[in-house]
Amino acid sequence: MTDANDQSRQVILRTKGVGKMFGKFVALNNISAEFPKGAITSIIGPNGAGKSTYFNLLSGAFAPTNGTVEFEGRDVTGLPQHRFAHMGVAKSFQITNVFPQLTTRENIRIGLQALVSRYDMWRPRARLRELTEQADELLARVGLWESRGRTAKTLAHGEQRALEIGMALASRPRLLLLDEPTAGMSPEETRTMMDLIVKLASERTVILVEHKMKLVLGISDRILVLHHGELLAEGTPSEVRKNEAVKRVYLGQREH
Ligand SMILES: Nc1ncnc2c1ncn2[C@@H]1O[C@H](COP(=O)(O)OP(=O)(O)OP(=O)(O)O)[C@@H](O)[C@H]1O
Repeated sequence: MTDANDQSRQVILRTKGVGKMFGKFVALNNISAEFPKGAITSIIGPNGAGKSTYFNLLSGAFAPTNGTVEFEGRDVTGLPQHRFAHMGVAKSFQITNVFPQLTTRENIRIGLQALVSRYDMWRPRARLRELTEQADELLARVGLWESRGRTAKTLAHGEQRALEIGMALASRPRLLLLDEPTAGMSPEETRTMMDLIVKLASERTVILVEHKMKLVLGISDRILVLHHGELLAEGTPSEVRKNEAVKRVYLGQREH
C-alpha cells in the first residue's frame, strides 16, 4: 500500500457528478470521486448497486449521461474506447476473454501484437523473438510461465483470469481496471488472484470492482461503496468498515 500523503497529492482518475440512465432508469446518480495514483481503490456494493455501470464509465465503455470523467487531469468524457487504451487505461472483465484454442503464450503475444507498427512487418523474425521474450516476461509476472505451452482452454478458471490480466498488461497501462477478478473462483484461486493484484499494484494504479467487501478490505488503500446507484460511503478500509450506513447495507448478506 502507498503512503496516504502521497495519495492525496496525485489523482489519476476523477469523476465529477457522473450519472448514467438506461431509458428512464437511473443506474448511477451524481458520483464524484477521485482515484489516487499508485493506489488500489475498490468499488464495492451489493448486487445492482451500479458497480459495473461505474466501471464502464471509468473505462470509457459507456459515456455518462451527465457529468465528466478526467484521466490525468484531462477531460476524457465520451472519448471512444480505443482512445482510453492509448492513453494508458487497460481493463479486464467479469467474463473471461481469452482465445481458448491458442496457447497461453500465444494469447499474450496477441495482446502484444496489437501494439506492433507497420515497420515491424519488415523484420518478422527479430520481432517474433522480441514478442516471445516480452510474452514470457508477462507470463512470469502473472504466474503462468510454466503453463506457457498449454492451450488456454485447459487452464483452470483462475489461471484464465490471470492470463486475461497478462493480456491487459501488454499495453503497459498506467491504470488497470478489474471487474470482479475473483468471480467464480475457489478460495485458493481467490487468494492467488489477490496476491497478484497487490503485486501488480506496486507498479501501477489499480481500480477494482468487487461485491464481496471482506475480500478487498485487506488489500485496498481506498474503498468506494455504491448502493442503489449512489455513492453511499468512501474512505480507508477501516473508515468504511465502521460506517453505519455500510454496515446496514451489508448486514444479513451471507457472503461479504
Ligand atoms: N444496459 C442496461 N439496461 C438497463 N438497465 C441496466 C443496464 N445495465 C445495468 N442496468 C441496471 O442498472 C442497475 C445497476 O447495474 P450494475 O450492473 O451496474 O450493478 P452492479 O453493482 O454491477 O451489480 P452486480 O454486482 O450484480 O454485477 C441494475 O438495476 C441493472 O439492472
